[in-house]
Amino acid sequence: MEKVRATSAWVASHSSHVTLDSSGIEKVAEKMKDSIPKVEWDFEGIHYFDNGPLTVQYLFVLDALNFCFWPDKEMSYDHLAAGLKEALLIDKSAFDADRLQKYTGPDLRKMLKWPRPLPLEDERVRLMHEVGFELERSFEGKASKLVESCDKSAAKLVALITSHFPGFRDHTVYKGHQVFLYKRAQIFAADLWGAFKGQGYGEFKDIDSVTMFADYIVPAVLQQLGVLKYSPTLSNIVESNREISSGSEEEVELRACSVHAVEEIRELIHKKSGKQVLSVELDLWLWAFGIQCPSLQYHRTLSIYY
Ligand SMILES: Nc1nc2c(c(CN[C@H]3C=C[C@H](O)[C@@H]3O)cn2[C@@H]2O[C@H](COP(=O)(O)O)[C@@H](O)[C@H]2O)c(=O)[nH]1
Repeated sequence: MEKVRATSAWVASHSSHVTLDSSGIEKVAEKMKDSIPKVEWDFEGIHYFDNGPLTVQYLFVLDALNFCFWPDKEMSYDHLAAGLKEALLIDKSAFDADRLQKYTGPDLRKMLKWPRPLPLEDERVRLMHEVGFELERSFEGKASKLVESCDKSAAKLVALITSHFPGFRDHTVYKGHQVFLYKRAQIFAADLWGAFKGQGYGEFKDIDSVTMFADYIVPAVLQQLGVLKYSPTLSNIVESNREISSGSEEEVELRACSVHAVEEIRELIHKKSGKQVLSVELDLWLWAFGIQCPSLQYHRTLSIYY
């Protein structure tokens, strides 16, 4: 995760379309320095949880598919989380490694009770197959084995996931430099930590190394809070819902500057109050705030990474 932090900082210091506003950062840090409003991990009550390895399998499948809901106006993350939960409640073997490799688009649609093709449906199916195949090949078919082999280190978990599962390799090249964001790999570690309340499969001695998860909601929240400023051209593109291509300068800056901004907020809170807050906690608060704000205008990129 050091690579995520360092390369995001590099983007922020070379960016052309997005800038960090120190007065916005100051305002947010000041507001949060005494206490960050606590957001319960499953505040919406939509996730599967049985305190055991099946929950780990569920979360891994969930985070393999946790991207790009916006092309369908009615679809959201909640449909995915709740739909996969429902599938497991009906059939505990629904996410066995061999089954994962056989799902088709219509199967997935049926599972999520979705009446039309899902956004990026072919990619979602391909990634389910990839997860099933590699879990079977290297981890006895079980995401819990993958987690157990990481010695309670979130950094090791992210490294292991990204080395085994190409679909989680959320990195790109920006102005000639490789930039790492690893949104879905990191959110899997955070979901384990949140679901298992830092115990058992959710115990990570280095949870403080996880950064925020660079999606399309949090950058928009940071902009609304005055932490991020967009160039007039970028503002115009976002406001008019025009698509931004994956890997473009604008897109990388939106994501990387968000990671860096959350790190700056966290450092400033520490300076002001001596408190060590986690980027994961800041992220969850910002994200929960964002999804409750229907007028939020976010950037539109077709991506399998977030
Ligand atoms: N930064 C950040 N991004 C997050 C999440 C989550 C869900 N985490 C939940 C898990 C347990 C807790 O209850 C968490 O709240 C989803 N996303 C991203 O949002 C976007 C979906 O938005 P919409 O189209 O409105 O549903 C999409 O890019 C998705 O990948 C998060 O926590 N942080």
